[in-house]
Amino acid sequence: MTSPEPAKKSPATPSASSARLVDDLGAQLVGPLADWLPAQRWFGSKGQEIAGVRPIRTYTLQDGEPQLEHLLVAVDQADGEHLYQLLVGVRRSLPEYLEHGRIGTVQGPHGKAVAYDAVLDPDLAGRLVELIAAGAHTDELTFAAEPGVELETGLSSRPVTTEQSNTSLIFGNLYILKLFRRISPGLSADVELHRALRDVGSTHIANPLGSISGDLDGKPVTYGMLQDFLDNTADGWAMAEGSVRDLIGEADLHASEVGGDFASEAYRLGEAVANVHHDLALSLGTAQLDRAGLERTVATMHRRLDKMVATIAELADYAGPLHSAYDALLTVGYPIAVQRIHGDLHLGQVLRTLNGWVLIDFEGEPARPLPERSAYMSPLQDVAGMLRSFDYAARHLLVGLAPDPQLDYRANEWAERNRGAFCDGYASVGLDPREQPALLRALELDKAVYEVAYEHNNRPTWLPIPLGSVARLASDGADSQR
Ligand SMILES: Nc1ncnc2c1ncn2[C@@H]1O[C@H](COP(=O)(O)OP(=O)(O)O)[C@@H](O)[C@H]1O
Ligand SMILES: O=P(O)(O)O[C@H]1O[C@H](CO)[C@@H](O[C@H]2O[C@H](CO)[C@@H](O)[C@H](O)[C@H]2O)[C@H](O)[C@H]1O
Repeated sequence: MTSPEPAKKSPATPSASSARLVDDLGAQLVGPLADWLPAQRWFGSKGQEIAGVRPIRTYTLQDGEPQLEHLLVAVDQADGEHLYQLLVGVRRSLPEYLEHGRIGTVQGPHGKAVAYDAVLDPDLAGRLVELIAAGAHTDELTFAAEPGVELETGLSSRPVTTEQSNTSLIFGNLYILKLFRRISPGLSADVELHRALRDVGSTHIANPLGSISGDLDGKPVTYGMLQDFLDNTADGWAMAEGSVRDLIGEADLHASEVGGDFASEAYRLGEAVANVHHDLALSLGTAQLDRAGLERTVATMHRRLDKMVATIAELADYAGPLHSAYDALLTVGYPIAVQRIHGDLHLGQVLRTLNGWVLIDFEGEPARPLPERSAYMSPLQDVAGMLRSFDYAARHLLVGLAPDPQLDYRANEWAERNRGAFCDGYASVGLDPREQPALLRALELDKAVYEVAYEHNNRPTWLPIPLGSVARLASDGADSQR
């Protein structure tokens, strides 16, 4: 799939005439990257040792000091070889404010230099918007604005500081550029679905403004997406967390009585998600899951569970009820509609603007292979993701506290109230998700199993949240298997 030697290409757009600090950056960083990569929040497969790092391609995006390099590296791990995109800056010495991005020391023709994470360097990040605005193009890298978009350049940049699977940079509060980290061949679903929703005039997205794409062994790949930055927003997770905090602070009040009640927002969010599903169906079509498709879906759920049970011992106790909940799908009496969906919907993926809710990050679950993420799926998968998220929001403030039945009761009440309001809002536009209980339950369980693995690898102290949900969902619900 890839060439063994790092290949050096000329700059996408020549810049300052000053000499290049380092020539064979990819090869020199093989050792340092093996230590640096696993420490990055966006690095996938954290649970597994790195057997080797192999530079695939290195492009100089800016010569001189600081130097900017676009690197593609293959990381060899037990579950296979994964490609990662890196933007690496090089300076003769690193200023204090970039020290936390240090990758390692490299040797150039004129002496030693330091390689570091270039996304942290405002002097380099702006170069990416310049290249998009200019429509820069080489054989394998294409920077392009969306049709009709004129971009402002010279804006100051800062990285997004929230937890991310990728890396996003904000430019002057006008644009946000997402740099995809783990690279799979194929057009990113994020770019594809944003374009599709824009084309039908959806009001629930941030408009796409440009992209960085390329070609890898004859297949298209997406490296970045530039969008409108939505200023003055709050994400759904922060809003829900505020509401739950209010509730916990008022031990005597019900979820409906506290100042920060979230139910009306949950209802609006349900409406927004149903509208997005409607627009995705309009733009990219729908189908009905046939018997073979249903069997494949159920088999995928079983496989995913078996894989998780093999590595996460805590799941083993629930494997039986989980497999039964998946099998229950094979006997449902209703047709299952499928279409393109968001694929990883949760409260952190929705922004409340002054005008309503906007959905972001249409990439699907980062751990799934791209073809699986781009397949038609039941829109109830997104509903299940959001219902899981209400459960998370209700319970995460209790993690680490001494067990307290009163707080558990309140958390449960908050989750049920907001899950109900979300479904009511969704049903006011589309199908009521509660009319397909076996499907919804199986999808919620499948999501909770994914979350168990996600927390196991990324935030072990949060593992009790999805594990507790698996236990609850597995023990109730025998009556919803229809
Ligand atoms: N269009 C936007 N306007 C404002 N903030 C945004 C926008 N898109 C994303 N963000 C912020 O950036 C964060 C990361 O974006 P996201 O697309 O979820 O990245 P990832 O795929 O890495 O998880 C979000 O949680 C949100 O806070
Ligand atoms: O990075 P992404 O936003 O694409 O998604 C991954 O990370 C999410 C956490 O940031 C994770 O979501 C889980 O935790 C959320 C709270 O932080 C919660 O609202 C979600 O319901 C829960 O799934 C997501 O699963 C993962 O793919």
